[in-house]
Amino acid sequence: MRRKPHNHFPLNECERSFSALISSFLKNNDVDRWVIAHSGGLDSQLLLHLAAKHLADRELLVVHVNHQLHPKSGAWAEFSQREAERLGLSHKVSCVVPESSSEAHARDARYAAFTSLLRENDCLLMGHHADDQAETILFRMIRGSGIRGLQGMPFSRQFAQGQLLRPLLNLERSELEGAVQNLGLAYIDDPSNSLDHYDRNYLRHHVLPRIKERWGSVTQRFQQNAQLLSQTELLLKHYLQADLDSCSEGDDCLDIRAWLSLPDIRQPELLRFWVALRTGVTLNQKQVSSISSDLIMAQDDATPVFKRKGVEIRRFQNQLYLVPEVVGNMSDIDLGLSDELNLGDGLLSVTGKIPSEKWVNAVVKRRKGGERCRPVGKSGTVTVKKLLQEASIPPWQREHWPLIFIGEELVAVPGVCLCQGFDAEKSGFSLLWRPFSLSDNS
Ligand SMILES: Nc1ncnc2c1ncn2[C@@H]1O[C@H](COP(=O)(O)OP(=O)(O)OP(=O)(O)O)[C@@H](O)[C@H]1O
Repeated sequence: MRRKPHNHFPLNECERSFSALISSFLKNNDVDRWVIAHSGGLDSQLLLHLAAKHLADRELLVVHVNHQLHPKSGAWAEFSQREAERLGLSHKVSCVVPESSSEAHARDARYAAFTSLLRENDCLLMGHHADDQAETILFRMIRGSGIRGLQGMPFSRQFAQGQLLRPLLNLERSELEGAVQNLGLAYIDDPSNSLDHYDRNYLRHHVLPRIKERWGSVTQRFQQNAQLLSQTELLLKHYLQADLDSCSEGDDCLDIRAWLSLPDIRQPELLRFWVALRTGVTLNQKQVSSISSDLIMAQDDATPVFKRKGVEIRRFQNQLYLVPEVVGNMSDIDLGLSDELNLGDGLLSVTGKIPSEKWVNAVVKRRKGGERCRPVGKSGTVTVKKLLQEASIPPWQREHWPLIFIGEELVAVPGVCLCQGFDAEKSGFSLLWRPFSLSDNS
């Protein structure tokens, strides 16, 4: 831990910038509780002290994530706790061990900890500053990022149930250092920050200082670039939305013929835009071309699927569908007397009175294949497969379609038909099955 001597006075500038960002954020957002992400390092120490001063009349919670990766992890958590106590603030330590010691896994673990903690109308404050932003942008350039990635981190965004705000993002690391000196604050110096095999550290120690030597205002230039790119992105979204309107059949369905009639250059962007808009999942170029070749160009009778992060993209009758991955209750359950049964992958709803005593023992089973029945209004028996095909049910829904049995007899295919011999047609009785869509998840 280091303690820096007092010298000049950049604290005022930090305070001004911090309060300006907080005030502008509060113009459009209601915040009940501010959650301060406190590692105990230089940036989050300043963040904590500015928040304690400028948000003194608000509910504040200080959170430290202990990754338990370093022999001093426990001491860092205690330091964070002492700092919060010194300022009279509530404190919480979240212990989460990342999958590995890589920067990316530690960050994922940290964000998962914040996600589980955040409530509606909470705002998570993080101490990222302008040099972090420059490193992020440089790193993304090196990895090959697009228009979104090159804008860097946003000042604020929705996060988990609440919001995330970075009130130090306009300030350079040197200004933060000066302010911390002015306050005479101790802070934790994580030794992993000096390990050059971490890409971010390499950029921080060897690349950014050289760029700054020649172009001192590089962080502001990056901020300008971000603004320009953000305007370009808005414009692009405007046109993509118009393309989507001309190709979409409902929110989760894209017409393949209409999509193919667009100029080549607009097709992949539209796919990316549609999937991101509906699911928040960002597709890379490789994924977009695999959707094009495997799904869009597939034979008519093929049933290809693309899966990512709980979302499936399917193809059926010249349409692309976005659907949630099926995780339903596939075991048998009693139909019972309720109006609605949530089976995990959809809702089974019952209208009208139970037709007769026999129905008290009705059971919901999932389709396995080979089932036959005698639908009301038809002569002879017919396979469930044929009934579902005739009803234009997409193939992936057919697989687990719920069926109603009394004993060994199939008595109804919900949403499709009731069967003869079980009094169902007499009482205005009906059964409907609505598989969940992405909107049910949101
Ligand atoms: N262990 C931690 N506990 C609580 N908050 C933390 C912790 N580590 C980092 N933070 C928060 O994240 C901010 C940025 O820190 P750092 O740049 O190390 O994190 P990062 O999430 O890896 O960011 P980046 O996206 O720049 O890699 C800190 O100012 C602090 O607000």
